[in-house]
Amino acid sequence: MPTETFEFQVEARQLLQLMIHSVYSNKDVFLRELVSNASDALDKLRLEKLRDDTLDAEVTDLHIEIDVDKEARTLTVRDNGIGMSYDEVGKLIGTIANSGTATFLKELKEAQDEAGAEGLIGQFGVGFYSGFMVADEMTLVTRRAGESQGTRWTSRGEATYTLETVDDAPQGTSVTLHLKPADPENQLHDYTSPWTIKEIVKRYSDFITWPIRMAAVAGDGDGDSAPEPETLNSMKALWARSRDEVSDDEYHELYKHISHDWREPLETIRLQAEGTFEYQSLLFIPSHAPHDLFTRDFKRGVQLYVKRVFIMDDCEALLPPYLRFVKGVVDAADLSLNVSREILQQDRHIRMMQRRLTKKVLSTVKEIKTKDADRYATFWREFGTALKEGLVTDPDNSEAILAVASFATTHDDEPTTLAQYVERMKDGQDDIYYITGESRQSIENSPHMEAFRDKGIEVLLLTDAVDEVWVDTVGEYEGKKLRSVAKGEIDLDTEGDDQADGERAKQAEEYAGLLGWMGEQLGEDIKEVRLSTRLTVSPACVVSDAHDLTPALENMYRAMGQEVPRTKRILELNADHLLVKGLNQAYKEREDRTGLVESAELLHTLAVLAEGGQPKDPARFVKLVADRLERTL
Ligand SMILES: Nc1ncnc2c1ncn2[C@@H]1O[C@H](COP(=O)(O)OP(=O)(O)OP(=O)(O)O)[C@@H](O)[C@H]1O
Repeated sequence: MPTETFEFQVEARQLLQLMIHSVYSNKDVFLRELVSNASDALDKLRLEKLRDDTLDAEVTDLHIEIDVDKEARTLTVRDNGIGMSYDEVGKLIGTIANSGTATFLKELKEAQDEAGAEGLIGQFGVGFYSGFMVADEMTLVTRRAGESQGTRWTSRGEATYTLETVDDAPQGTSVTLHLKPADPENQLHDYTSPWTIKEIVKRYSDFITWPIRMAAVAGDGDGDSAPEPETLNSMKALWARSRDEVSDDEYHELYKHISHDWREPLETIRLQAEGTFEYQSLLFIPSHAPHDLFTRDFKRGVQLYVKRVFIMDDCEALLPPYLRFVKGVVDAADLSLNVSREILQQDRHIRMMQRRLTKKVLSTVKEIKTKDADRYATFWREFGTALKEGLVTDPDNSEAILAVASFATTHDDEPTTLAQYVERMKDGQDDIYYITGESRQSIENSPHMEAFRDKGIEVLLLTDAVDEVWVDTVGEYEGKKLRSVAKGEIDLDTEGDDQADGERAKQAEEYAGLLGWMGEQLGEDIKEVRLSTRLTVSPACVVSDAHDLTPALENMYRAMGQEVPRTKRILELNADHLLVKGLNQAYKEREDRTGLVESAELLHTLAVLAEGGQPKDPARFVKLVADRLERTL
């Protein structure tokens, strides 16, 4: 087959440009990326051979090899792993599969400074392409295990790459970088120096469980000694070593290898379970939420090994969905190497492991919370929303989740835990109050909050979609009911306050006619009109019945495609407001109530608008308001 030239996919081209005009100052990491790919390729081959004995592949000496050639200024990373077919090379190397890349590139363009850009690029391991930070040309020769023909891919990192078939390629993949001239000022080191390579491998890839070998090169300052290839890494599985043998840096490099995140993790969690079902695990809490954490195709789960043999990436069965941000490795002693995802989902031991790992993650978060307020704040900012899903889906752990959860509050600008809220509760206050909505600003100014603000009663400000749901599922905390300020009847007056009771009875009598009449007029939209005990400033507000769905929840169910009947709400009027007083008077005095019908309708729409809702018929609303304004001119 002749050499064919192809164009890179648009996103791939943009990413390459970024690599070439590197936004990432630490260029050494290109080697980590190539070694990481090589190691994955060896894992995949070992597994494929285990599952299919007939596969025509050589697996007796799986390893990674690094060669440098000072004269030609090339560096080659070679593995005898799974390799790629001709089609796979085009698909995997010519395009970027990650759906978030377009978003990433946009954000990167908008990032004002280098530090911002570096932080962003760290979110998206760019793997293979990082070679172009140090090379002006890359060649990849590969042969898929079991196939006879190989493929050569070359590119200068510009718009195109070429593909051709080759007859004599060895099994696996070799990537050759034609190095740019060294430029130490810009952290572009001399990557033809074996010393530099050794140092980089030791720093970033020591834990790789396959040997990484390098032939000694004459003239590298090492004299003629060591003609044998040297293994550069210790190959020890970090999760099997004791804590005091491993440095934090080593753990962090493992994290980067498995997560494709270039930043340090927030926390490393070790768990070694002995007994009938033995396993070792190293879990990591990242320091930043990935951009696609809330998308449907987010790949969750940790890596599963069985007795040091890599079995699968993204093993979902080991952690619940709400801990999908946790990365890591679980190495189980007593599972079959042929275990499938389906079997894992049903396995009793796996369920026990999931429970144990979940508890361990939650107790670690609790520890962070106790010991380090800043790190806890980062954790909660990045992953709090995901964790709260557990309050709905994992009742067994909801107490543990609530213990580490914090919420915005009217008390001050610092988030509060429920325990702190309860401690501050006023004498005679029995319930924990909250309000839900889209943003802190919109709910803080909601009419539902007026009486609470007046009486200095703290209200939790809940602005995540999941908040609408968990408050109902959880229901109460330490015997205190969780109550929405926008639901049901609210009575903030101290019990047995005779004066208040008497006044209310009087008002009820005075307004009975208006309330009944308005109820009839607005009957299509609301189920009741009543006097409010929660308003002090606004004339009216709409509230839901204690057990009704809130409008936000209704919308959420509809967005998920479920049919939900429209719930009628309750209109509350502020009997102390001049507008309401005037309306009552007009109701009592006028025989002809045509104009009053419009006023009632306007009052209802104002209440809907005040809580951030939409008028049912915006054009009609505008017309009614304009008519009234005209009359006041
Ligand atoms: N040495 C290799 N052997 C076999 N396949 C490889 C090798 N290097 C890369 N690939 C294939 O090319 C794909 C793309 O590699 P690339 O390094 O760009 O991204 P990645 O490793 O999937 O993820 P990341 O971009 O986060 O590093 C890999 O997923 C793998 O399928």
